[in-house]
Amino acid sequence: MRIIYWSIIGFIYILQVNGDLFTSIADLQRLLVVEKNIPELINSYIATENDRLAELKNFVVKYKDNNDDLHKNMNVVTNPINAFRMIKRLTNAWKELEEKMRNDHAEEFINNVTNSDMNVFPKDEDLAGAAIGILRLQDTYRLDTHELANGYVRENKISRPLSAHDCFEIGRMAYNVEDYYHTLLWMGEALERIKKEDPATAAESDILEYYAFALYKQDNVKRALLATERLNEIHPTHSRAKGNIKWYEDQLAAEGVKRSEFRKKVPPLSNIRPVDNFESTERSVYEALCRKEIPVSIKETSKLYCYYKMDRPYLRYAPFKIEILRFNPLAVLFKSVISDKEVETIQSLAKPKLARATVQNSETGQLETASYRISKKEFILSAWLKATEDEVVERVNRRLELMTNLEMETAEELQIANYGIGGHYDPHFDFARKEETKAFSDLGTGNRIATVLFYMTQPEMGGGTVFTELKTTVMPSKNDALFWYNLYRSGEGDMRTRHAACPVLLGVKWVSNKWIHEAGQEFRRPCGLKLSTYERYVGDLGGPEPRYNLNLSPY
Ligand SMILES: O=C(O)CCC(=O)C(=O)O
Ligand SMILES: [Fe+2]
Repeated sequence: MRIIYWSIIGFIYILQVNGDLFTSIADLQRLLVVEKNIPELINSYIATENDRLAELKNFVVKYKDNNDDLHKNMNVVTNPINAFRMIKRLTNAWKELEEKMRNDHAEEFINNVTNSDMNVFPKDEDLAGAAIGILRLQDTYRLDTHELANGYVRENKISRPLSAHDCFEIGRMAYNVEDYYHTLLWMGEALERIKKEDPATAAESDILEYYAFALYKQDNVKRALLATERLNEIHPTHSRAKGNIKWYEDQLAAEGVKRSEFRKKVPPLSNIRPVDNFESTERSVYEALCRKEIPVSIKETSKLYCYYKMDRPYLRYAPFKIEILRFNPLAVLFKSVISDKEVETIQSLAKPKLARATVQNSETGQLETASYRISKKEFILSAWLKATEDEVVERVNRRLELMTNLEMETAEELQIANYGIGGHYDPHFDFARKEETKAFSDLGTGNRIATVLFYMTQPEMGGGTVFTELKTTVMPSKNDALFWYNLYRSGEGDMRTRHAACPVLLGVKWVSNKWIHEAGQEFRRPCGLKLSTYERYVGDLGGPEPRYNLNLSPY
């Protein structure tokens, strides 16, 4: 049963090579329904096949009965009637048989499964993507391989334990992108797991081959030698084991190790994550912020406060609730600014348009080797929504004007993003730097003066928005929107706004972005020549701070 199941899935993968890659949780949820029906479909396939085989059996019995007399001696075919009977049998009857044998129902059955939801079936690249997503989560959130393989994420049981074969597959995906650090972790785990499995889900020799090479690549030559010897022991005819043993011995000899010590004084396992100068890099700050490990200054946070934004006539009746998250540069959270119903509408408008933001090479369509270590933005699907598409989009745009006091005429359309397994966006600026002269030239509306980021869901774990220079972490909270200015009053890009989206660890992350441009803001956010001019609150034009005064008028 299991073999049929997997071979069918394998078959389906082959049929789907030209489809678009997917990472969306929505697709996975739809796929769950398809997968649930697979056992039933296989059963009905088996029943039809059983009928066909029973017919074949019948055919054999009849065939034998009819022709028994012909097989008694060799001379029967000298008789013209018998010669005719035999020739007839080998033409007509054989044809019938051939047809019955060929007419299996596999094709029909497979079409039944795949056509039910053709474009959402995962492919090999998706499996690679899911495995690589796990590796990223593991790095960012410092998850222990063994705990993860047992189905635990930080004391929460999130799934059944993985099999040795599951671990082997994750290790193999790491190996394929030359990531020997993770290969070693996951192949090591696979080796541990087969000891406890009966029957084992993966062959020790298969695991050892990858394990030994990763050991070598991570500077554990003696261990690589021992692992390969173990491989040779359980698989004496292995085509590469003997050659590799010699090769590792030569390596050790070249390092000046005495032959008598090749297998002795084995140093502890070394497995260092290969990120150049990790501690001094932005990546280490990014990851620490994602883990919320960077302490916040109480002195600074004690100055923060919440207020009602009421500086427009309409807002006297329905003020916005604002939480100031940071001063200079200002960052605020608009609380409960988008309703569940609006979120639902926006999601359903975006779903059919969601396309992968990156990952796929636009020329080859292939998943790029090692892309997860070099790509900035991954496992994110995004779509743009025009105001004319739905009343809700139009309404949100109008609300944005009241929220920010900025001109929306020159803003970009609403961008919707859905983060898949391990979905993240590395540190970046939303505005175009001086050297990126062409970035928004088509729009003709200047640079991105400000960003509004609506949180449409609240992931259970991970998925924060982090500012790597300012060291602020904002955890997505459903129905709220984060707002900040990207440019100084002078129009100069504010490098302090560098930010990133942390990988989603558990749950679903949907956001909407609104990028507001410079054109049309001349009176709404007038120029200031000094870098020291900064907003104390949203739409600050010099009026009293809403900490002690009602935020009634901009003047
Ligand atoms: O999703 C987030 O938290 C941030 C997204 C972001 O920075 C962007 O899309 O430019
Ligand atoms: Fe951004």
